[in-house]
Amino acid sequence: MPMFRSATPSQNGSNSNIHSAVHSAVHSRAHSPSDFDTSYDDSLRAQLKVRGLLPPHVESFELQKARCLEQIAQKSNTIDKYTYLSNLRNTNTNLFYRLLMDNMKEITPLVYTPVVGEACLKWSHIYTQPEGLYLSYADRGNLRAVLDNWPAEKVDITVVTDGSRILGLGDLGVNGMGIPVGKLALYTGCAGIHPERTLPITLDLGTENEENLKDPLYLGAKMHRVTEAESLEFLDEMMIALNDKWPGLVVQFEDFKNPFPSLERYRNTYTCFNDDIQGTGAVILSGMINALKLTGIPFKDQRLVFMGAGSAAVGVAKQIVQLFVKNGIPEDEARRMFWLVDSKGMVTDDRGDKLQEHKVYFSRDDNEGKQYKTLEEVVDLVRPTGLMGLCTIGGVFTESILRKMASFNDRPIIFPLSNPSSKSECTFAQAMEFTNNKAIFASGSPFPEVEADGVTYYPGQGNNMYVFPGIGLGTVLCESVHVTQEMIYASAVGLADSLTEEERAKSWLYPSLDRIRDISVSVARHVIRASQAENLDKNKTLQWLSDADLDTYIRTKMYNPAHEHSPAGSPTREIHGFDTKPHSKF
Ligand SMILES: NC(=O)C1=CN([C@@H]2O[C@H](COP(=O)(O)OP(=O)(O)OC[C@H]3O[C@@H](n4cnc5c(N)ncnc54)[C@H](OP(=O)(O)O)[C@@H]3O)[C@@H](O)[C@H]2O)C=CC1
Ligand SMILES: CC(=O)C(=O)O
Ligand SMILES: [Mg+2]
Repeated sequence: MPMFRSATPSQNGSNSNIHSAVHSAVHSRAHSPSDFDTSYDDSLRAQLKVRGLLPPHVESFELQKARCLEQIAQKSNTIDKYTYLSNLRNTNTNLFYRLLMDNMKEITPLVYTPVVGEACLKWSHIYTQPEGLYLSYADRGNLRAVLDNWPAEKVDITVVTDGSRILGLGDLGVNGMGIPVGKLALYTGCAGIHPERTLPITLDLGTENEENLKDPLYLGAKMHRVTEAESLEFLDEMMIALNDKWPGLVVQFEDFKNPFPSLERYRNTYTCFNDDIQGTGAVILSGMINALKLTGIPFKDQRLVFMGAGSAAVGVAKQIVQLFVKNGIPEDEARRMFWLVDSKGMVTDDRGDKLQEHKVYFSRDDNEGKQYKTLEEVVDLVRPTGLMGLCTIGGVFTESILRKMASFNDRPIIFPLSNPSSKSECTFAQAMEFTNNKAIFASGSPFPEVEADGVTYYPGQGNNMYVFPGIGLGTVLCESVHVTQEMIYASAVGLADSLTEEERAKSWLYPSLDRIRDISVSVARHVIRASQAENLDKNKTLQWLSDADLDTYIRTKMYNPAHEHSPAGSPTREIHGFDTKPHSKF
């Protein structure tokens, strides 16, 4: 994200006059925090007038990263690690991304799930500096002017939340800002969207979280949520304002309690998608393509039980229906291979409540008047081949249920996908222990490997972070007018295609996170091709490139902090092929 000049705290915490004089000189109008990178060579230091302000040793990237890793290791709790990394991102953006990209497995859990969940819970208490844009209900009618306060001139992608369903943690109001910030850090780290071209947005439309409402430090408006109609009216204004200021930018909707209305309203008008419905659908579809093969059971004989029938569950189930249909199963048959369970039990036509619209498609009519209240009852009834958890109830895949899954199947599919880790329906260790290590497993948040009988088992991470960065990158590069269902489906194929032979031989469902930049190239290429097939791409030049050349093109457009030897705002920098001017407002 762009840097706000005055926001950098003193590194040593000293209040003495001399130190604050130096601090103000360092952070005066003449410098931006990103000028102070110990890897800058003598000539750059001279050019930036930072000789003497930086310690003398010109460091390699390796040494810089080693220091960061040492400092992170010394911090005893995860929130301190999170705060350290936030400060690093805001003060030395290039170094932060070098660290993230070279240590994906270690750093991602600290800036994304699970630690971002803890950070959101504490957001108003750990807050030190602006990291995104807060659009308040009080500013309705004036949102376009508020956007002008954002210091970057060009934005390619924004992630927007209203904080109403942050991971599985419920309504956190503006404390949800950690999510857009974390998702966009992954856009940069995983897909090379330039950090200055990303915009985290949190809407303050009130909150139903009583703890927040009572907390004097809570940073949002102390009011209950506005109505659904008022919220949509606000979103209408936001979409117009965003597209007026940055025409055609990609809008990713994230962690809305009820995301279906906005998706339906905007998907054919703007360039946007909903990550929880569509991104999750794509990433789990991709893992399922690989998992279903491992079961050895034909598609038509699969029986999938979902614990949870919300946006993510329905998004995932619908994507898998699309897979079955593409493989010759009639849609009506495919839909009936799913059993959804929500807080009231198995979703059926005759349950007695008015089903929310998104559940109707999967509602069962073959329950012969009997209602099944618990997951275990549904598991007994269905004898599923796969169990998916998207219900935010930690531990709901009990020992008994997991043992039953192992008794029904040689290789049961067990996907506890709720985030963060505390909400995961089971752990990897539990899934392996109670299925005699037979589970085909993926979880939303990362779990450690399991050692059993001299064998090391690796968990898959079924998290939309594998696809949304590539979806956004592909959409930006081909300048797609919309993000269609076919583009989302293509992203799943791009991800499934990106496993190496070695990874397949080890029965992995997802490729190694260490290769996420390559994976994002594959996802982006598939997304671009799908956009071209629907004639939605405004950048027609990419149509003439072979797949190999398109991959090369995509790579050249990705921000690579290892190649950035100039500070943010340098007039010589080129971002995604457009010349950028220095950012005078920073
Ligand atoms: N791995 C990944 O990449 C992703 C994971 N997720 C995770 O999925 C979870 C759900 O997200 P989302 O679908 O958007 O949230 P929603 O609020 O839309 O859905 C939650 C669902 O869980 C059900 N539920 C809640 N409590 C219970 C209960 N006690 N018993 C049975 N069902 C229950 C709800 O039932 P009811 O409908 O009756 O209220 C609802 O259907 C979150 O933890 C989120 O972090 C989300 C997106 C991506
Ligand atoms: C991963 C994600 O988007 C979620 O848990 O909501
Ligand atoms: Mg989400």
